[in-house]
Amino acid sequence: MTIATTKSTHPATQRLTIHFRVSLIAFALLALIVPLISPSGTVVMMASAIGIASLVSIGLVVLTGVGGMTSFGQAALMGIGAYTTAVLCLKFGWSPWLCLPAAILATGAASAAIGLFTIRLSGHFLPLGTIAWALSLYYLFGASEFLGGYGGLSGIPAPWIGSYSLEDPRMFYPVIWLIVAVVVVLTLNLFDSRVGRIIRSLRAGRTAVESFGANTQQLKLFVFVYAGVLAGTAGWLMAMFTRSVSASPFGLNAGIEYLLMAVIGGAGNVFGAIFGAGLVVVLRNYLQDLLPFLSPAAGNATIIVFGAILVLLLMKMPQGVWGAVVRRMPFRTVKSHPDIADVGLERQPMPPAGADLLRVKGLERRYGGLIAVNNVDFTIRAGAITGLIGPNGAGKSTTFNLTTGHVRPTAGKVFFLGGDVTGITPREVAGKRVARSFQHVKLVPDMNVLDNVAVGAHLRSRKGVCSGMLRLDRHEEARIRAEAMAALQRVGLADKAWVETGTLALGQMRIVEIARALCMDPVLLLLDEPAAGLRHHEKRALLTLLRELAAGGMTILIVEHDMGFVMELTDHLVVLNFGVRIADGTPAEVRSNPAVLAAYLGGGE
Ligand SMILES: Nc1ncnc2c1ncn2[C@@H]1O[C@H](COP(=O)(O)OP(=O)(O)OP(=O)(O)O)[C@@H](O)[C@H]1O
Repeated sequence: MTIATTKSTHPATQRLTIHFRVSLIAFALLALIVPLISPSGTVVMMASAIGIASLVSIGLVVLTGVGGMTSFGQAALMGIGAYTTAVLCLKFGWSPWLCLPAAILATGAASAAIGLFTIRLSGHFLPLGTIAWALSLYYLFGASEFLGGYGGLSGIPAPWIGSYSLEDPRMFYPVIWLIVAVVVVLTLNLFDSRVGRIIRSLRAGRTAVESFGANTQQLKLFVFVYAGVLAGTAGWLMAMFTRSVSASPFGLNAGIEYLLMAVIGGAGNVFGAIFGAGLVVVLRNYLQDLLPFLSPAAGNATIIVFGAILVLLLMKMPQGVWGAVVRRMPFRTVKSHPDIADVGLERQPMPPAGADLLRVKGLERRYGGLIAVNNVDFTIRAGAITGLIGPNGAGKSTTFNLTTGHVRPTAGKVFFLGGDVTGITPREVAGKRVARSFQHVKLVPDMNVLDNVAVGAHLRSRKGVCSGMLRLDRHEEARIRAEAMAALQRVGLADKAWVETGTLALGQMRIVEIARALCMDPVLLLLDEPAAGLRHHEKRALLTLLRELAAGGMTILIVEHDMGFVMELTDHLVVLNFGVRIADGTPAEVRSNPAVLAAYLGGGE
């Protein structure tokens, strides 16, 4: 298939030019050194506050910008890290350094416990849920005698290295930014890994992610705990830096401010999170100093001016300030692509041609009084191309969803290679090498095409979070990319591999979904209206591709409204009308079936 080219850039596939890298490192070093040599203590205090806030903000990039879960409660989780540190140091005499893993563990455990119920919420209930527990934690911190009430706990000892105490903020400042640097590297590595890719795919929706064998609840919980642990680490840093802890920095206001930092910086970008943190901290501090200086009355309006500037920034740069700043820099980022191996992933054998692959018996799905699928029987043989056709509302998509585990039948059985698979989950179905495309495309628009396709190989690869973060997954990643590239070559979209998926035409996106399904090395490929939106020559190319796949042993079940396409492509047709199977046979038999002519083809054939 040949489809016209479109613009070809995406941040995930971009690598910084040497020029840009050197400039960035020089700028970072300058930013790090200036506060250390500045005669004013304010600069180092502010730069430290930015570093601490950056950690919370990076967590929010992962949680909200990438994972799609909005949280107003990260300041409260930061409070757990800070209070754990204060209590262990002051009441149990722990070393400040030992308090760091303790703060991480405590925040990780608290995030897991809170996350278990929070991630089940959807829509506006999710942010509302985070507000609820953020307020509860804030009042708990303030009301607890053990935690020093609203006055908090003070006198936390400073950490030390050998005989050097890090009591002076200038001494502790590098520790803050060293931790930020480590977190930036680990988070960028995570995004560029197998698990990171599937986390980035969460925005394609649960249905899509589970269809490729990933556990969305587990992924969301991981993301929630990751963001919580970063907030907890920031809490430790804050306790060490200010050497006292009280409830006020962990209230809802602070939670909103951290979310603003992430969004203003650019909610999906790690550097944007740091930039946003810097912007908000600096703006707040300078307004606090500047406005009362201009007029005592203006001092009262600080918070209003602060809010107005942030709203303006959000209006002018909805994608975040970082992206807008980088675009205006004199040096440009250029695209260089990650490694692609010479060979893809291992392939499994196909079942023998003609074997009973999928058998549906008495399948039924009721929605209240409506019977969407009514006592339907059919069998699909290995290596055949079967069409499921019928007028709008006939029950085709429901039948599809019943066989892929997305909808549970109210009666009847589904057998796959002789085994009863009735009611199994989409993830279990994916484990049986059943891949699908969707009637309403489910891709991540701001991820490049290759990454979207590589999601299909999730179950064929193994590397986990730690391997990804530590870059021990490069060999497997290169093979996954080779597999995704081969699938794209197969469907004729290899030239779009690095293109942002959202820039493709709808018909091309449907083809990308087929490539993603092929990446799963499927035994059975289910396609829901794959030809919709394709031009004539693209349909011809799709027809050739599907025939080739079937010739290679793949079994295909297709729902399609284009009758010419279906009649030419399929070996076998099942016709539904009002949820009932009205015909089952070869295209020639179906074409002359009176019930079909009456119900679907309108007698015109
Ligand atoms: N979740 C649901 N709740 C209630 N009714 C549903 C649900 N899903 C499907 N239906 C109904 O079941 C019937 C069959 O729908 P289905 O989407 O399976 O038909 P279809 O043949 O795929 O139609 P189309 O070609 O328009 O996509 C329709 O009447 C539809 O309104």
